[in-house]
Amino acid sequence: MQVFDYEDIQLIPRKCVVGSRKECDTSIKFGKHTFKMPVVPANMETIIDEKLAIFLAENGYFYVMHRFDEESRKPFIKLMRDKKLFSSISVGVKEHEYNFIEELKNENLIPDYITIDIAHGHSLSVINMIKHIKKQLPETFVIAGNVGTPEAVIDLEEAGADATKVGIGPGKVCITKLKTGFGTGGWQLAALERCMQVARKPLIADGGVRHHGDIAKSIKFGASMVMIGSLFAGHDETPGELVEKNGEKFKSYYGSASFNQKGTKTNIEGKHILVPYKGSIIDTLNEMQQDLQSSISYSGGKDLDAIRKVDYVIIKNSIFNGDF
Ligand SMILES: NC(=O)C1=CN([C@@H]2O[C@H](COP(=O)(O)OP(=O)(O)OC[C@H]3O[C@@H](n4cnc5c(N)ncnc54)[C@H](OP(=O)(O)O)[C@@H]3O)[C@@H](O)[C@H]2O)C=CC1
Ligand SMILES: Nc1nc2c(ncn2[C@@H]2O[C@H](COP(=O)(O)O)[C@@H](O)[C@H]2O)c(=O)[nH]1
Repeated sequence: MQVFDYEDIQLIPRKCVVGSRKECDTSIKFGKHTFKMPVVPANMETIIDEKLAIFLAENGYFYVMHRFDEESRKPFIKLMRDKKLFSSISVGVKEHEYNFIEELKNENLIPDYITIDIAHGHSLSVINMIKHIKKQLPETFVIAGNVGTPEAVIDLEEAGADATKVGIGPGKVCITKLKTGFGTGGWQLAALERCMQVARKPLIADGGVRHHGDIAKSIKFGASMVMIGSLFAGHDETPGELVEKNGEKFKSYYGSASFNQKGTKTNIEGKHILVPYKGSIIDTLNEMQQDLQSSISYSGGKDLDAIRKVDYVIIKNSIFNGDF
C-alpha cells in the first residue's frame, strides 16, 4: 500500500483562470446548509463553546459543539433555535444517550446536525446509534466517526450515516498511535484517499492539519469538510485557559481522552499541551479562507472542485507528520 501524509504531498499547479484570488469560491454545501469554508473547529472542550458556536453560525461557518457538558445540550438547541441559527451537537454511545435522543424527539428539539463522537467508530455501538438517531430524528444530518478504513465508511454509510469522519490518531494531542499501535497517524492523507474511493457520502478529514495548505490537500484526497483542533487552539475565542510562562502567552489544549478531560486515569489516549497564543480567531479564519482561495487559483479553477482534479507528487514519508 502506498502511504503518505500531508507533509509528503505537493499539489501540482495548473493554468490560472482568475484575475484575482478574490474570485475563487471556497463555499461548501454540507447537509442542508452552505458554509463559507470546508473547515470546522474540533468538537473538543478547549476548542468550542457556546459563544464561539454562535459566532461561527452567525458568520457562515460550520461548527460542532462538543459532548462533554451533557446537561447544556437541550438549552443549547433551544438557544440556537431562538436565534434562528442551525444547531449542531455531539453525542456518545452509552445507554443514556439513547434516552437523550428520544427526549429530543418528544420535546421537539430537533438538531440540524448530530455528530457521534467515539474513538473507534467502526463498531456496533456506533452503527446502532446511527440507526437509533435516524429512526427518531430522520431530518437530522448524522456525522459518524471516527474511522480509518474503507470498510468502516461502507458500514457506517449503510447504517444511515450522512457523513463519516476519518482520522484515528493523527491529532496533535493524540497518543493513540503510541499507546495502541493503531491508527492513521503518519498516513492520514492516504487513509482519507482510500476512504474516498468507496464513500458515497461526504467525508470529514479529522486531525493532523498543521498548515493552511493541508486543507487543500484534504479536499484533493476526498474531504468535504476538514476538522481542525490545534490550529484553532491558541485564540481569544477558543475556551482553553490562557497561561503565561516566562512572559509569553499560551493557551491550554487537551485531548478529549486525556486525563484533563476524563478526570480518571482509565484508557487515557490524549495529552495536554500549551500552544502559542495567536489573538483573534477571526484573523485566522480570514487568512485560512484567503489561503484556500489561493489554492483554488493554483488548481486552475474557481471553486473547490478544481482542487479535486489536480495531480500531485509524493516527496517522502514520515510517520509523525511534524509531531514529536
Ligand atoms: N480521533 C481519535 O483518534 C480519537 C479520539 N478520541 C476522542 O476521545 C473522546 C473519548 O472517546 P471514547 O473513549 O470513544 O468515548 P467514551 O469514553 O464515551 O467511550 C464510548 C464507549 O465506547 C467504548 N469504547 C471506547 N473505545 C473503545 C474501543 N477501542 N473498543 C471498544 N469499545 C470502546 C467505551 O467503553 P470503555 O471505555 O469501557 O472501553 C464506551 O462504552 C472522544 O471525544 C473521541 O473523539 C479518543 C481516542 C482517539
Ligand atoms: N487520539 C486522540 N485523538 C483526539 C483526542 N482528542 C481529540 N482527538 C482528535 O484530534 C482531532 C484534532 O486534531 P488536531 O491535529 O487538529 O489537533 C480531534 O478532532 C479529534 O478527532 C484524544 O484525546 N486522543
